[in-house]
Amino acid sequence: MLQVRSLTRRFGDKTAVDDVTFDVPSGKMTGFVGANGAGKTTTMRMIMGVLTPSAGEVLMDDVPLTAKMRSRFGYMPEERGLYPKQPILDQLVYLGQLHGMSQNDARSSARDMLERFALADRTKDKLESLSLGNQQRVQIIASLMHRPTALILDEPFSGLDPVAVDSMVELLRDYTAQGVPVLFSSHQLDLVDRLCDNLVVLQQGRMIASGTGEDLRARAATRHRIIVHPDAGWIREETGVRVIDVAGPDAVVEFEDDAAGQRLLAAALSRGTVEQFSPIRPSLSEIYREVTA
Ligand SMILES: Nc1ncnc2c1ncn2[C@@H]1O[C@H](COP(=O)(O)OP(=O)(O)OP(=O)(O)O)[C@@H](O)[C@H]1O
Repeated sequence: MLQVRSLTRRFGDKTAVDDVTFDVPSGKMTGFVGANGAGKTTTMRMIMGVLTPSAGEVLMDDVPLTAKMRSRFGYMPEERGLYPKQPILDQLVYLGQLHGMSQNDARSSARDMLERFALADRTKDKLESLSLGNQQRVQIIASLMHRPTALILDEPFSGLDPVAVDSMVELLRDYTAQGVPVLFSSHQLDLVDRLCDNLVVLQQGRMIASGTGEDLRARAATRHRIIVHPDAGWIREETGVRVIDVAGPDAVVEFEDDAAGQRLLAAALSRGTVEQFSPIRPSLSEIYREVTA
């Protein structure tokens, strides 16, 4: 397990990351979300030792990270740092060797992953001759090919088409199945919701929520949908009920407490036919808006 402990980073007067603590459990995917400028990239740079923290530390299974441990991590930085004028396979082999692989291992791993990302016929091409999305695929391969012990990925899905997103998802699932801790940032909340066991939400440098999607859902106000015939307009007058929307027989509401919900149900049954009375599972985007409001 990767453990981020009280990480803080100041730039002059500005505190970009403020006393942030969370875990990235082994074998699980952790999604790192927050608005532009919330501090995700700065946190990831400190995890990777690219930036020195003003305070705090990062550990792996209770051992403070060393440069050697970090060299076995897979890191996809925000600034994609490959060589535009070098042939793709050559630079992947070179990068694999920098991570301690033999030339043969690096070549076979790079070929294998180029195949997975449908780039097997481009091995001799210069990186700059690829589309931006395909360059992103090569960047992914560069971060993953040395069979890393942890993955720290800054916006790995940005710029990928749906097929490449699927290949990336499959790869990340392979890594987590092998027990690797995976942390990735993304603004694509539906994707984060679908993939992640765990979520960390930053706002203006501070961690404002963490836990599983279900933990966050439990914190969010539960809405109910009620469909009552012939019409649901009377619900507006009920006490303890906040009406989000009413259209004909269909209403979306929040209750002050459970008793208000029971009262509304009884009233609905006495007034007509109740077709539906059920909690609504909020999307991660809705929860995100609520916790960051
Ligand atoms: N080298 C730096 N010098 C000064 N300020 C910095 C530096 N790096 C980051 N910051 C500031 O720290 C804050 C956090 O930035 P960071 O890039 O970590 O956010 P982010 O959550 O990754 O945003 P995005 O989603 O836009 O990538 C921002 O206000 C940014 O301007």
